[in-house]
Amino acid sequence: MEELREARKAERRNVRDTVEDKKFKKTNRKGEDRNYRERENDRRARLPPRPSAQYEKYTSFNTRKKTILCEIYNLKLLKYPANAGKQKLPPNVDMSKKCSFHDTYGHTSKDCVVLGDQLEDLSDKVYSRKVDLSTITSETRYNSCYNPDVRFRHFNRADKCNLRYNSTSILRRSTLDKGPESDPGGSNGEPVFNSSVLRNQSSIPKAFIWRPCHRATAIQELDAPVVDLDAFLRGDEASIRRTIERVAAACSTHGFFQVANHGVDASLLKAAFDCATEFFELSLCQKLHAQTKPGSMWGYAGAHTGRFSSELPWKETLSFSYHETPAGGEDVVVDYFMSTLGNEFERMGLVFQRYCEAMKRLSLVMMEMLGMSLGVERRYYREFFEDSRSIMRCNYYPPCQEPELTLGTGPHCDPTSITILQQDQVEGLQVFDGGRWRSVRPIRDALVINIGDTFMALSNGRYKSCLHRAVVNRHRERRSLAFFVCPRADRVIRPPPGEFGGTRLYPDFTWAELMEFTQCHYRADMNTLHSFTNWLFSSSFNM
Ligand SMILES: C=C1C[C@]23C[C@H]1CC[C@H]2[C@]1(C)CCC[C@@](C)(C(=O)O)[C@H]1[C@@H]3C(=O)O
Ligand SMILES: O=C(O)CCC(=O)C(=O)O
Ligand SMILES: [Fe+2]
Repeated sequence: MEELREARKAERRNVRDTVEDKKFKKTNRKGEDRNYRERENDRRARLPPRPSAQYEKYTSFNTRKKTILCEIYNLKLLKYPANAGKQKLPPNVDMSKKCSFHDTYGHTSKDCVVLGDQLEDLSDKVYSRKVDLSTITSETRYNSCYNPDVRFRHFNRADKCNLRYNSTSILRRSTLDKGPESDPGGSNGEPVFNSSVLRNQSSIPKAFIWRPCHRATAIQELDAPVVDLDAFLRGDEASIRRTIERVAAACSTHGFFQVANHGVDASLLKAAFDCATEFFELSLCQKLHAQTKPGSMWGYAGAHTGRFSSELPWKETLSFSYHETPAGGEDVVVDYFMSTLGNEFERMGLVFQRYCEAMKRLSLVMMEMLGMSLGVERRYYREFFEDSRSIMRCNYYPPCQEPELTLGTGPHCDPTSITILQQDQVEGLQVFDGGRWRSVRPIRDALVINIGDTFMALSNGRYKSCLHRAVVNRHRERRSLAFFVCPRADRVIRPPPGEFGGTRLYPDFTWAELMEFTQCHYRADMNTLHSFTNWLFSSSFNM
């Protein structure tokens, strides 16, 4: 608004300088003054009426207006100005301010009153379900985003405005659906996922119902390699080569394999699982002491009700960060548990500390194996992740009485590098392979390894980020422990030097940028890396 005023003022000043002032200087100042003011009022009356904001209060979106505009560009949900991009710019207009809606300069998209009003109207329609964006795009998404070829679109073909609309990525921070049963005294005013109540409810709240294209369907079992790591580490050349070929084949298609005899002590695996069970069995009030704060990933979350308001995942999670500290330094996981939950949780913290240390050691062995399978120097990726800072996440999936309508974790690729996942003996994990969802049969004491977006970029798309999800069931709760390996935040993600896989598929980026994108601008799904690439593109394009 301010910018429009400035632009108009600059225009008026300019008009006066070029025409009025010259005449004005030659004649008697007083007489002309009055005429000049009359003429100026006439001129103003002829200007199109300045848009005035329609609403007192505006929703604060969790996504920039420019990004929203880009995402819904093809959906014809807004009334774009007929003369977009054709207005004659007044001289001295502020070219540092670009409005993507009017496609002009002088004010920003953020300050654009017309865009703000239209997005406010649209947001009301979406939340009152007058407009269901997901149906508009679900088919497109389903057909294209599950099609591996389209999913791994070449970076240099990325079309800035061709972002698939992710109907849950544009959310109002302040207003979340408050269901009576899901808010028994929630904290921060956000609804609370009370699993002890909801697990027995015959019909689940609407916010947990996922669009039909994502719902659990009958599936076959995934055929993925189970690598005997012990044999690999002690193996002869021939058996090592055979193992590497199997890993390479799996990572080049669905990005998933399992490891047995991985060297992580079975009693530690069990102790970590028991601690996760102990935590999720705490009272809701106790768990809420560790509730994630807005904008942070760390802590307890119930169905992510603090972040999303539709297609909520049917799960509780506990997430914390892990990184090594110099010898004798603090045990970051122990500190986290004691500072967040109290000294009585020191033992739980110690178990998870040891568990994360073991996962870190295993992750470096995995990086060596992946390096070898990609034909790079064995230590290449290992050194890249030596100082990794990873994310530990405990998942708890309560039983659900309408499991066919919801998902424990929606279809997604982990934005991280690789994931080391320990699951219990309850089936639920599914991987998308060969055009359909396939179940992963749990293998006792084995660990799941899946490729994430960041490693896909590190391999220039040669290894595929695993598209997976978790389904729930009526009778049995399910648990999993996911260790998400991430490089140090400022390391630049790019393929190894040289002609690695031909044309670059993704731009350079840092894990900090991708992490921020998934936590502040976009709900991680099966298109995260593609959308992130476009987002990088559009923000650099409109600098
Ligand atoms: C960087 C991350 C974001 C998520 C946790 C890690 C790796 C997996 C991501 C996630 C699980 C993908 C599905 C959606 C998500 C919101 C979830 O269901 O938890 C994602 C995690 C997150 O953003 O918290
Ligand atoms: O629980 C599972 O099996 C999968 C969880 C998952 O994919 C995740 O947390 O990223
Ligand atoms: Fe995942």
